[in-house]
Amino acid sequence: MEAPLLPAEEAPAPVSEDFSWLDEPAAPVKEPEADFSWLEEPAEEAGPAATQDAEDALIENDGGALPPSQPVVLEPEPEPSARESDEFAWLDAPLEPEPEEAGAADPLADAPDRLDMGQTPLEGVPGLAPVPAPPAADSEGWRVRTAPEAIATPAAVTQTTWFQRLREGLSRSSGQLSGQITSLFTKRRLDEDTLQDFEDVLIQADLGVETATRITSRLSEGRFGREISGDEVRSILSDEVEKTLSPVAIPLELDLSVKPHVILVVGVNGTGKTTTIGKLAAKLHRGGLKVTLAAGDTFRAAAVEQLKIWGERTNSPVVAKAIGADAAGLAFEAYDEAVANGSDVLIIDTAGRLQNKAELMAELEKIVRVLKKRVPDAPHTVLQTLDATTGQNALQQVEIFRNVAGVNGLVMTKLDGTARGGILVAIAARHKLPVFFIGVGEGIDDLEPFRARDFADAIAGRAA
Ligand SMILES: Nc1nc2c(ncn2[C@@H]2O[C@H](COP(=O)(O)OP(=O)(O)OP(=O)(O)O)[C@@H](O)[C@H]2O)c(=O)[nH]1
Repeated sequence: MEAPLLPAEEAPAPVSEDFSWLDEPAAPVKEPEADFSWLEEPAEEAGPAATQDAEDALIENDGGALPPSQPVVLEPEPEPSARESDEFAWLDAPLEPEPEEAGAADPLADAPDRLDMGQTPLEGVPGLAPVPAPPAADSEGWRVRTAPEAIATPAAVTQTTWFQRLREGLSRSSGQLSGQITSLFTKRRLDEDTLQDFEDVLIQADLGVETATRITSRLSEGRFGREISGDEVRSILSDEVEKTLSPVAIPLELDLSVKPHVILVVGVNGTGKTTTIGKLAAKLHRGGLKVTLAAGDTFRAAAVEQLKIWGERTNSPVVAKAIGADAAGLAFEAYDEAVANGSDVLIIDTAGRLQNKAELMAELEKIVRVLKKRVPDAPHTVLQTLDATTGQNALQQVEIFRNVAGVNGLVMTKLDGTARGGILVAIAARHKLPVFFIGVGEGIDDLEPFRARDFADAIAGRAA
């Protein structure tokens, strides 16, 4: 049952020195009904001011969970005094230097070298062999960073199946756009009005002003006053979209010279972090890698439970603690656990609540700081999930999280069944961050590598 609560600052904050309750199983938390309707409102193209407005709106609305006009109903939060008392404050102290015992073993030395490319277990898995750099994404969307001499021939790609799946997923985006192209260009000579209408259609399709302008000026080149077919328009649209997307269609690269490769997954809640982690763990597990998962969204019991289920499904150990536990402390312990169990990859889930941006920033920063105590360049990958159905708001979400958490790769989820897939083009044009994967469904196999050509064709409604 949803219980209206006082805003956090008005809630009584019992002072207690006994933190043993942290180890008690928490009462299940009921989430408020998500209402994303406010996200459908068109956002302005972001300049710094627009970004600030959007940021404020996102913070106010917890990234979309609550519409602004409704009374605030917050889920029960851990006692502020307990969270702030910070069982893991000791993590901020400089680490004691490790005693250098004669012959002391490097904890990483015992980790199985699963990526000896001479006899790699990846070899038997279709599409998982590494490809020369800088390549298009592997068929699975990730690869091991490796020396050029170890490069093997990429396995055959199941192009048709993949393209059909993408086309299906993006059919609402492309169907709308394609229909508008047909009605705009049928039996009509290309003139200023048509070009303007076409530019509006592209902007409405979330492609972004920059890309829309480029496409219309390319279309007008040498075609003014002529009749132009819908197919010709779709072909130009696809080519221009591909030009924008190609530089960001990069596979996730795992440098396993130091194991585990640490992937921190961030993003507004509901954007698909936990589901993407599960799908990614399945992908890596299929490729012969050992993965450990860390349930760093310590706000929500449901998120922890969800991750545990993904852990079972993908044979990945899950490091979890009681609700309200310190997320950075959990990440620290998960890292040690991943080293101890010989994992190749550690994937850390995080909370995505923007209601209290300062707290979220502090939490993410602390996770990063704590991981660096173990390995200076960890987290090696900071992956942000974006929900395609949020349209223009996704642009501002990237702005926020790349500043807070140093995002260096994106996954766009829920591209199945949205008419707003074009937002990925605007994000690529603006942020130029690698897009490793796209989510095209809730199933374990619904995480696809991002391929610029296929995506561009699918968006433009062009035949393969
Ligand atoms: N259709 C579709 N649904 C998805 C996709 N990815 C995730 N979802 C669904 O989106 C919902 C939210 O996903 P989560 O993985 O819980 O999102 P989260 O970011 O971890 O959310 P919190 O745990 O609240 O922080 C779930 O119902 C998922 O099944 C996708 O690619 N397509």
